[in-house]
Amino acid sequence: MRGPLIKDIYITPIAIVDPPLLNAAGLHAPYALRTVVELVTDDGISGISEIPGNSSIDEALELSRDLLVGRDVFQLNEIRQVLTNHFGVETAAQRGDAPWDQRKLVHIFSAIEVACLDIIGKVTNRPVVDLLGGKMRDRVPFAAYLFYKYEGAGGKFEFGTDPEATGWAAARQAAALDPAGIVVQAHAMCKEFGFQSIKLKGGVFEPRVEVDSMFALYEAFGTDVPLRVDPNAIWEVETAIKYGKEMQHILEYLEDPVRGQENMAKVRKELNIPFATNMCTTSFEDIPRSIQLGSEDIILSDHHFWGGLRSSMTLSGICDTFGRGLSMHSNSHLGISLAAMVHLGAALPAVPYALDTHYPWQSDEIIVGGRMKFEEGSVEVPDGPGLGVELDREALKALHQNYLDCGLKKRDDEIEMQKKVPGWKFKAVRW
Ligand SMILES: O=C([O-])[C@@H](O)[C@@H](O)[C@H](O)[C@@H](O)C(=O)[O-]
Ligand SMILES: [Mg+2]
Repeated sequence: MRGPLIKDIYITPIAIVDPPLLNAAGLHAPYALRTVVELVTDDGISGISEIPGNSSIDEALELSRDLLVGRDVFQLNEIRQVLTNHFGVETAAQRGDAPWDQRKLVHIFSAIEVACLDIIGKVTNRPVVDLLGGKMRDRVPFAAYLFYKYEGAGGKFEFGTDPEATGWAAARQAAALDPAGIVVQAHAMCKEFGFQSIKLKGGVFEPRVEVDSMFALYEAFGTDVPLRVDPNAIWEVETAIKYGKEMQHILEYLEDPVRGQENMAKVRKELNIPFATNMCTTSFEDIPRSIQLGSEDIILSDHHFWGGLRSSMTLSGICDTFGRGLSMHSNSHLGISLAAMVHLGAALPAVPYALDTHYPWQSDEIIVGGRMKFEEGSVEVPDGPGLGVELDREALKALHQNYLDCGLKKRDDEIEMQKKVPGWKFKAVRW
């Protein structure tokens, strides 16, 4: 007995409009890169996925084409084995120092697995969530993800704004460089999407400013809206203890205040608040040490970085065994990734924390029917077979043209920041 065989693989890099958002690594470029992967089977079924864009990952994906064509889409274990044999095992250290993951293989696994699951869902007439063990909830909650930012909406609005914009579209292009600006952004985003939790991307300004922003949010939203801040591991241990103590009564959790599992464990012992990470425990190899040290309470998984949806379910089981919570990390993304996140979020045994998403910051889309909808901060699990979303080929063509025109090949927030602040340098630990 055999399933459909992979006949073709289409790898399409795209560039999507992205506003000038600030973070510990620098500044977002006017376009964020994504890669759309489409597998087509011998009987003409198509499966899609989306991963962060990077030309060297795209090249590696191209190299995996010969290994994958002719394979049965159901044989995901074999596919993983073949890719590992070819590319070699990646170490946790290859992730790098940036807030996002630099490894290739995890992205390739994720791209191929999600597209295969999309096909398997179509063949069996089941949504992906059912392939992950079934739906535990109909709607998956997300958090408002706030950023300090320069004025501008990204893309062609790099150097100016759209004077016609109102509501969230206006807030999305406004500067937010202080606590008051962050509160305005939070109100606009929560009003538009109905989010009921708030995360601030920190690590941009000296800690005092960011802590003041958290207190300004607390004053504006009160105790009903859980708050989180993520300095992306840029604080010293002493800084994190000092400001962590000051903020702990207003935070739902503190995300990656310091760099490395040892430092996270040190700070965590001093505070009375859950710690979350997408920077210190970032792969299965890191788990034993995380448990020994007690470096965090919540792992922010990301199916693009943990090797796919089924690996993320494995991670969920490990977290459960060792008393860790699991939630989700994100980067600038479109609806194929969002759909995959929602299927995974719906399959997790519990979702105690609203998931991260950058989706409100994006205005482009590559799925038929346009942008996905949030209701009261949640996204309904698509109920069609597979991922339940279809590729809009016209949009794909246009966004690929953006990629060719913009000249970017990988994310480099340091270079973007240097265009605004000459000589600016990324520092793994700054304050
Ligand atoms: O988009 C950003 O600038 C974020 O800083 C992102 O790259 C991080 O990976 C992420 O969202 C995080 O939680 O660390
Ligand atoms: Mg983070």
